[in-house]
Amino acid sequence: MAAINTDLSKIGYTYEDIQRMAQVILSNTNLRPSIGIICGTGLGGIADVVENPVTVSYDTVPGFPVSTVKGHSGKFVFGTLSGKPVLLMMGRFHYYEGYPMWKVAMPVRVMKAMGIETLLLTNAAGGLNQSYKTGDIMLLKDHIDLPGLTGECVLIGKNDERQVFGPRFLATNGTYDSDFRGKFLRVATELGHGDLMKEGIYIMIGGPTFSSTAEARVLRMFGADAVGMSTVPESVVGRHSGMRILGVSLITDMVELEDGSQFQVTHEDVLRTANERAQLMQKMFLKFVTLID
Ligand SMILES: O=P(O)(O)O[C@H]1O[C@H](CO)[C@@H](O)[C@H]1O
Ligand SMILES: Nc1nc2[nH]cnc2c(=O)[nH]1
Repeated sequence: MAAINTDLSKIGYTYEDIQRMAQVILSNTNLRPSIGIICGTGLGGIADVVENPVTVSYDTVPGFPVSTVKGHSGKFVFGTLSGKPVLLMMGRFHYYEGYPMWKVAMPVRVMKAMGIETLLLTNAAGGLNQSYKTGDIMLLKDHIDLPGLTGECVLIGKNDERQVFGPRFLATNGTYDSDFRGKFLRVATELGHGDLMKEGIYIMIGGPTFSSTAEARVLRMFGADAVGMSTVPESVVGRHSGMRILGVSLITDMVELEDGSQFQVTHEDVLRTANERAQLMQKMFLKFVTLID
């Protein structure tokens, strides 16, 4: 019988693992983007407007996890958006898929090793703030790392202070770049959709259960405006490695805070709203990337 590894400090990808995966991925293209975009559930439509795309399937990268969630296709796309080199991750990893937290956001370190300095994170989220509507777009001004607060922080494990990692103890206030938020709001207004835009706090739950009504009320009492099952580990790892970060939540459904509602959200509802907003998200990102220095 194989020995069980009980030494948590040794679990995780090493600096060398990260560099090796980055080299394998980069060997498919000469493009060296500094902008990385992680596409949330159903939000991969941005890839349809990438010029001269080169795709690299995750399963061609030894050691890379596989995507298991509908709406996450499991590949990198290199190309240009409005002439700017970008790298898209079409498919992220979620804790509820059974991946340990340190694996969930490992791709962000691989992105850093590939030269990514600006990380644009998108997600599908449920609206907790009752002034929001389905289809609104919330820019993250902060987050609540519920798994992190309860002992499942993405940075737990052996730390390596070399470039793709960062300091053992990390300040996470100010993770989301206020200049980026201002620019994104300007883009939305110029496109005539300023009315959809919100700035708020995203709370990560572990999932895969959507929150119960009583849990949703707690999340709202904590001060969260939207809830989802991703993004925070990626933001924390991105911050750890010194990236500039924008977080964008598409409000795919409104979360019930009152007892007795018959509405029960499904993943199909999430995918439907994401699909309805696909073209607008494309337009917003095409314009926004032109404003990144
Ligand atoms: O956060 P993303 O990956 O956009 O996906 C969101 O949508 C799924 C639920 O429908 C969950 O995975 C939730 O986190
Ligand atoms: N209600 C709800 N909707 C979502 N849409 C995407 N993620 C979530 C979530 O965690 N809860």
